[in-house]
Amino acid sequence: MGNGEMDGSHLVERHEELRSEWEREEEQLKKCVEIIQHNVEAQSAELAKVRAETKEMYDNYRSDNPELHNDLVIGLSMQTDLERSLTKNLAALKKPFFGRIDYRELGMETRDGEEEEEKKQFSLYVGKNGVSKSSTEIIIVDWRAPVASVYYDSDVGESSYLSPYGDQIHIALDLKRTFEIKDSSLVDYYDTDVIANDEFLTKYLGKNKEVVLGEIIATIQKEQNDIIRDTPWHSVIVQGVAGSGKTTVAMHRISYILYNYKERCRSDEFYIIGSNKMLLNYITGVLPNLDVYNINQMTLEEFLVYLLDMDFQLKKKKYILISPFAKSRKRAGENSRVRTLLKRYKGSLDFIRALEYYLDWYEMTIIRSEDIIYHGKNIYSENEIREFLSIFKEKPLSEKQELLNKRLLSKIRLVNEREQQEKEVISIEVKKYKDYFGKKVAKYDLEKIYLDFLKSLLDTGFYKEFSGVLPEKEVVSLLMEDFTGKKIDIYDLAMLTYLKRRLKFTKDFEYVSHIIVDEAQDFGVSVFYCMKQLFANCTYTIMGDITQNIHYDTGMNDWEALRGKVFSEEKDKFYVLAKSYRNTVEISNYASRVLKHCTFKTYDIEPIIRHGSEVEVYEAKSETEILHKAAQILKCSKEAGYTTQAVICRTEEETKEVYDKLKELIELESLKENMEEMNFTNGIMVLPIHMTKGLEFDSVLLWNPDSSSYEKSDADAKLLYVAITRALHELHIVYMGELAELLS
Ligand SMILES: Nc1ncnc2c1ncn2[C@@H]1O[C@H](COP(=O)(O)OP(=O)(O)OP(=O)(O)O)[C@@H](O)[C@H]1O
Repeated sequence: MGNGEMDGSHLVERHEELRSEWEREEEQLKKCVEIIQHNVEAQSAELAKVRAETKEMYDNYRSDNPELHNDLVIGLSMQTDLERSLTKNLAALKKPFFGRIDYRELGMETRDGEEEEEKKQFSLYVGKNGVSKSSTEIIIVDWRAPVASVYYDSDVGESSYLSPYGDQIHIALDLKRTFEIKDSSLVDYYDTDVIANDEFLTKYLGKNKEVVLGEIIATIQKEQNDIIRDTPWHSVIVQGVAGSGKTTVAMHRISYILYNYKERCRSDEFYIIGSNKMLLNYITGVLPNLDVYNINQMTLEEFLVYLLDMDFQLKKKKYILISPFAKSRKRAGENSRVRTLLKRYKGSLDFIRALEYYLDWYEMTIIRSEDIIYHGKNIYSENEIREFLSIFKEKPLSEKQELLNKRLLSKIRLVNEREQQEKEVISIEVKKYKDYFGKKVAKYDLEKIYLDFLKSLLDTGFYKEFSGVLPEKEVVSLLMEDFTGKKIDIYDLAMLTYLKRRLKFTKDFEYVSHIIVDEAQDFGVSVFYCMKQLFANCTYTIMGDITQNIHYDTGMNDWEALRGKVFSEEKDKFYVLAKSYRNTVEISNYASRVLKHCTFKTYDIEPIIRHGSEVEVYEAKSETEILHKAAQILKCSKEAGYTTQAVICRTEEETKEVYDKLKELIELESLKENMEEMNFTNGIMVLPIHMTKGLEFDSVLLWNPDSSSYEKSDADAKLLYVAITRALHELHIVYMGELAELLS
């Protein structure tokens, strides 16, 4: 027999093998579909029954019947649960699973390296939702289940996973397979040892994107999985380059935590904080798809106003909220030196620490801490009072006062009882000292105390024991001028919230257990310090990229202070994501070139190898030409099938101008007067850079980045980096005059 014949028979054998493997997978898929179909039918019947019952209760509802009211509430909640479960099952019907892992459990590893005892063999299918045939027979494992981490973490070979009971289970992974399933039919499957990860990923990444963040459960990468599955008992800080999946990972992490820590974590105690409404709507759009409901989502400003429980009449314009981008200026660098120093001060830890120092003093002016001599005896010594205050340091002033008053009264009662005084006498004595440490104040004048604090910053003598740095006089004057002129920003709001927390007990602060901050680098470290003081038992998932800090003076340009001074380097975790999934290699390289001009530390970008067209830079000679060229580019991109397109401008003012002119030439999505109220939609959107943060578009046209709009500074490099990295497939640049040096 010649070699050729041998190869031929092997090929036939291999082909047969593949065919029967394919048939086995089709069989498995069919079986799963049948079970899900059965579950769907059972749930539909149950839902119809519950709906009928709640309807009947609703029809007979009478407000004076509390029992009926309770039943109705329970019925409605059951109905919602069933509806959600049915929706999940209907989706699972079309695509029951995406992965399969075959593994053998190995015995416990002995310390002296004795041989491992082989255990059972498993073949598990992993899906977006778990599917069971009965209460004991699981057909598809939920992607969030502990064992499913093997699918994300390991390649074929030995590995392990953490059981729900905290044991490390050692396994030998024999097969890791990913499926493509469409409308309940098997389209294809790939085994990890056959197809390279990047090659597989590019199949997903080449597609056009929706106007809601997508779920990535079939392609979560190992380094992302580590973050998603980290425990909620400590905080997690993630530095990730643009497009590395920070936001996506954060949303999947919420889903993972709520699924695995049901008993301890409630979705309504989770808060997602983002920089604007459009971003929040975009990122949280994925949550129902990830089986997450009832999460709070707010901008930082909204969150603080909610905690303050007073709106400073922002709507009535009693106070004006200063937004760094609302002004109609072209360049960030036009601010005066003092204004820049003020911004830096507000974002720094020195600011909030000075307030902390001031409030420690303020507290002592209210709480009398001197020996209390009663009937000739020192019944409450200064030392005792001070010790008490240091033990209950975290408690608000009003609570400290209450506790001290109570303690003093019991001492007075005791002295009188020992002296065998009449009841009436005791009661008179107790009344005399009732408010010795101060009366319970229902409402504090936060604005006045804050202003007094601002004034105090001029008094260097007062701060002689303060370990931080005080601002220059001019900076303090500007700070006070803004506040008395009723101009406030998120930093004032944060300080006022902290002030409120120090003075008064409030329930709102109790019900915050996990905070997820996206685009965290845009907020100064003082805000995080403040939040840490506000919520005693809260942990955080903080996602950001210092290279994308668009509030250069207030935001964070490194992670040092946050990691070392606000969070604990030992207890909390810091991760770095370096791979970029969003941009083509050409766009990523272009973005990296901008960063080469910078003096700040940058994190290297590793693009997933996906090629596209070169970045097009077009110089126009006149305004008419630039507008016509832009319209032509946008038209071509649309014809190429790109559904989301953005024209990115420098400022809000420029955005309005460009929008007005361009709309005469091509159909645009309408621009609202208040850009914060806009929604991310398909079509062509004209937006200022800061409003595109966190978003992504199939095609981006960067509007006129000339040398007068962007100077060669770190701040402007960050802005351009953000704009460039919004593009998934195509980036075009049109300009007039001299191109910004950062791009040349
Ligand atoms: N593992 C993955 N598989 C497939 N796609 C992924 C993966 N991780 C991220 N992506 C995709 O990459 C894109 C960028 O993700 P995302 O917006 O979460 O990144 P980001 O780090 O928050 O970006 P930015 O800092 O620019 O806001 C999204 O389209 C997301 O679906």
